[in-house]
Amino acid sequence: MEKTKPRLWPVYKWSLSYLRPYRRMLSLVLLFVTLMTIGELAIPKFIQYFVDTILPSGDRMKFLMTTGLLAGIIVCIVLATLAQNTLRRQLQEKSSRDVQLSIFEHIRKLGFSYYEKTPAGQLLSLMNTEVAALQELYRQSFPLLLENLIFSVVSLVYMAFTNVKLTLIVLPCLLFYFLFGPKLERKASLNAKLLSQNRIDENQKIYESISALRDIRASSSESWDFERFLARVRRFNQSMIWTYWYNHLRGTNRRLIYYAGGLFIIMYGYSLFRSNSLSAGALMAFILYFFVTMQKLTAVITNITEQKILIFQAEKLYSFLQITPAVAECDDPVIVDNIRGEIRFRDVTFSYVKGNRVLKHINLLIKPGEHVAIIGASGQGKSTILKLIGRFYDPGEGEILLDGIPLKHMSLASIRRGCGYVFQDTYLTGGSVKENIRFGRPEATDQEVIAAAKAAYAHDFIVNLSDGYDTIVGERAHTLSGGQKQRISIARMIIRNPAVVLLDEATSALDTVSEIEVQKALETLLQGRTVIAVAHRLSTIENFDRIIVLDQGEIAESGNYEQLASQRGLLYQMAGGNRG
Ligand SMILES: Nc1ncnc2c1ncn2[C@@H]1O[C@H](COP(=O)(O)OP(=O)(O)OP(=O)(O)O)[C@@H](O)[C@H]1O
Repeated sequence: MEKTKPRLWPVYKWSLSYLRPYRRMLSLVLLFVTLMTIGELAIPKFIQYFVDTILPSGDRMKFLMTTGLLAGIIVCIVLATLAQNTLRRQLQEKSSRDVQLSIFEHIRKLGFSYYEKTPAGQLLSLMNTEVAALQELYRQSFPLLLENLIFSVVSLVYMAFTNVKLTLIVLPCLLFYFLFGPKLERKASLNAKLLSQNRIDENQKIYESISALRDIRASSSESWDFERFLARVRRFNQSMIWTYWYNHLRGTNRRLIYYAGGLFIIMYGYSLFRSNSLSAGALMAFILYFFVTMQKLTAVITNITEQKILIFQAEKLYSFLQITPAVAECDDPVIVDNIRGEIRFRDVTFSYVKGNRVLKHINLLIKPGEHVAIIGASGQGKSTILKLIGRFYDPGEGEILLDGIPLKHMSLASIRRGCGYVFQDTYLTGGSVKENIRFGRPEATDQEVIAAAKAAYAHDFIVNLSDGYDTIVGERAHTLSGGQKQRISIARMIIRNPAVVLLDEATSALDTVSEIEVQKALETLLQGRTVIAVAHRLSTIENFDRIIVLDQGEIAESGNYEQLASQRGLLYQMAGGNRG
């Protein structure tokens, strides 16, 4: 595979674009950082004045005035620090929040087709790792870079004001640092990343070995498993050693520059002092400036390297945001408040993968209130028909109309309002039973929730739960049976009141008792609505107005149960040839 060069600059520009809404706040932060830096760096100047003027003269008045001024500056530093810290925190947290929200929003926009192809773990990792990397940019790296840059510039100005010739010594030191510094910084940071990855791998292996303990023992694979574990431990150890080594080299390089530069400054400063070109106080102030400036300037290089690595990680997010949703709303979508529920497939052909047609030339008219069941062997495209009605995908050829309006021209909100799904697997959120029912229409009152639960035959079991409607069902709803969860989802649908109900094998995973209960709940839900149900158990659809048998992506049979059974075709075979 061709390796593409990371697009650092566009990604960096995009990353910083999250700060744009907070430009004013950012300007204020910069202003306060500058004030704070000017104040902090004025202190060596006071020392210079103290050594050169106050100490030799012993002037008490000057001493008091200078210490008074110094105290005033310290108060300003404290206030500026407080202001910049408060604003900076807000800026960091707001931009971090915006990143998280925009990625989350994009995940939602990408819709169903994307989730079907992308494992949830991959999206979670995007939120946990890449979003976290970008957040670190706002929380740590970028503010520190600005702070260090401002500090370096201001201190260079102070140094130049103190002595230009001595300031020029800083330049070769910096050049020397630039020669090796960035390389070592990069190596150290990359190794730190590798180290954390290797630590994750090692932990994963430990987890895997513990989870599979029984199977490993049973198959006498202990030594094989131990070898795999050992390989990871070795990798982790090796990266630890390299990380220490590069950190050490990085530190040594820095110290070398500090001390060599400091030595030159003392030597050259001393000769300037001897020739009366520099006072003792100025030399002291300069040495102080030199050390802090070098520390900040080298930190700038560390910041830039760290940022490059963060941006490198954030590139995945940038690419993710470039993915366009498979299904998008047209520019001026038609908003329909009251869908009647007429569905028409006009010569619809659809493929998930190019060249592999799942549905072929489907023509179908479903009248409002009609109950239609779709049956057929596995993989014939039954669920795909439901997905197309909800516009989770667009057909490759032909069109689908809801109440005479092509789905492509209708607003997605209208479609979602008009069509409700009941799936085989119901996902209940981590909240209470009440919240899970209200999920269908957030503004519903408690009375409406209870009425819906009664209609879905769920009220009786709900009131027997520990906290009734306020029982927290837990993310995976272990405490509820499949049939109970299904009835909650039906209550949710009743409260939503869609004109079209799409059932995807809603009862096929239930035992007979639960199925009977859910079936009763479904009868209430389905009354007066257009229903398209994918079904495996023929017993559940005998009373449907029409049954469509799909075969190889085409409508092979269509009619009511009696008609199809008497045809002795596919339905007859599916029924075991013994019914009708
Ligand atoms: N997201 C997808 N990407 C690629 N192919 C898919 C996708 N979803 C379904 N398919 C394929 O499309 C075909 C029709 O799938 P569909 O789920 O509509 O069939 P079905 O009749 O509902 O099957 P079953 O009764 O097993 O649920 C199958 O071959 C399936 O593998």
